[in-house]
Amino acid sequence: MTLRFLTGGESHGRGYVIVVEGLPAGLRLPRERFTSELARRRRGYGRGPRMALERDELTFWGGLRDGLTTGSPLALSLGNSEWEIWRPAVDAESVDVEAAACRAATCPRPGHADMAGIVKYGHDDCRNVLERASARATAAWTVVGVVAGLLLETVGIGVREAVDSIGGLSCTRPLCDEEWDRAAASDLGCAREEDEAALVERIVAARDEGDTLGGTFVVSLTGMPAGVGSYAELDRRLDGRFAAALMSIPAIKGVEIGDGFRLADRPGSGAHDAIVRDGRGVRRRTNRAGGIEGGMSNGEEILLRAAMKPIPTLRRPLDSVDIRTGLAASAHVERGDVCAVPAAAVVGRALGAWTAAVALAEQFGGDRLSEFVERVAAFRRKGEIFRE
Ligand SMILES: Cc1cc2nc3c(=O)[nH]c(=O)nc-3n(C[C@H](O)[C@H](O)[C@H](O)COP(=O)(O)O)c2cc1C
Ligand SMILES: C=C(O[C@@H]1CC(C(=O)O)=C[C@@H](OP(=O)(O)O)[C@H]1O)C(=O)O
Repeated sequence: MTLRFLTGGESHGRGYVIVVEGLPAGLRLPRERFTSELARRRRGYGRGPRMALERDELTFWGGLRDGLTTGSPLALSLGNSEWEIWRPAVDAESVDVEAAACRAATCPRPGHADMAGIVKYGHDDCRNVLERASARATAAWTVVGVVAGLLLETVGIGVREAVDSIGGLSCTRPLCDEEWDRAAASDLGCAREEDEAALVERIVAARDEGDTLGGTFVVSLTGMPAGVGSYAELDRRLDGRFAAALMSIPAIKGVEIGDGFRLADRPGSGAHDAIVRDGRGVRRRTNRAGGIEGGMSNGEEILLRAAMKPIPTLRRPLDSVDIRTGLAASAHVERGDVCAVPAAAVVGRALGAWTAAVALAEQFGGDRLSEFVERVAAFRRKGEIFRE
């Protein structure tokens, strides 16, 4: 079966529509799992005023009956609670040119999609670009990630995330189970209280200077059976799929798997994971590969790390050019986040779950959840070589 999704909508429009297709019938989708994950994505120290106002109004339109998927496309919408405020400026059917013009953005922000977008589509108002380029889309992706996470849970796969650093200050390494839990519960996604104070200070200082910050986060997947993905073709490689998914989150500029970039500096003896045998079967002494070898899961924890650049919209703006006059000007300024690394980490978790679910669905299929679960269990048993 092929699992896929599409979204439509804009940041300040009526909301997002989401269609997820290819889900097996019989998967339970409790509403509270969506609301709690959407709330986690809105959270995080350094986010702008919108996140306190936004309610992420989730409506199920089809594909679900008595809380269970039916096998039909799952159709949802995610309403923007601020829609009425923005309506005069962005309503698709609006003829209120005055209102739209007064909100025009004509000085592209370095680092955002504005400049390339107006050149590409021939617009003279960056708003036509930023509405769809906005990371508002990541709320819809979070919804899709919850669906994927619930599918993964049925076969014993867990996905979690933690912030790793903000503005160059690191927070959570190494992660033990307790620290992951704390990271998920914290507004900064970091493990130690002393880290949090320094991070808050760093974010406040950036905000006071009209500046912004980036950082890094980690996503972990546990319980993935060995042999998901393939080396056989470029687009079937699991590492490539995870990297593409995480890299597609707005503002993500680097992704590594396992020890990633650090592996480049080590000799082979210090870079690979020795294979050992114990009573539970064959496993690895270390996990520098981050659970993926040859484009396939190898049975160890999958560890992904992503680097987020600082938010492009600066209250103290960089130089730009007014595209209507051609004159030098300061870049467009509008309300926004100072730091969104904790939110991006939640999105990373969602897309990590989605990518794993797509690969599993492709490999094992199943129109009913029970078929999918049985096939994954059978595959897992076959892979347990030398188990005593
Ligand atoms: C959760 C999240 C929130 C973001 N918030 C903002 C924001 O408030 N202002 C802004 O200019 N960019 C924000 N961004 C980043 C931009 O959306 C992103 O830099 C832009 O779309 C250009 O894409 P690129 O950075 O991938 O090239 C955010 C990104 C994420 C993931
Ligand atoms: C709306 C979200 O993030 C937005 C992403 C974003 C951008 O340019 O990417 C700019 C800001 O939009 P606004 O100016 O309306 O506050 C963020 O709030 C969200 O995460 O739900």
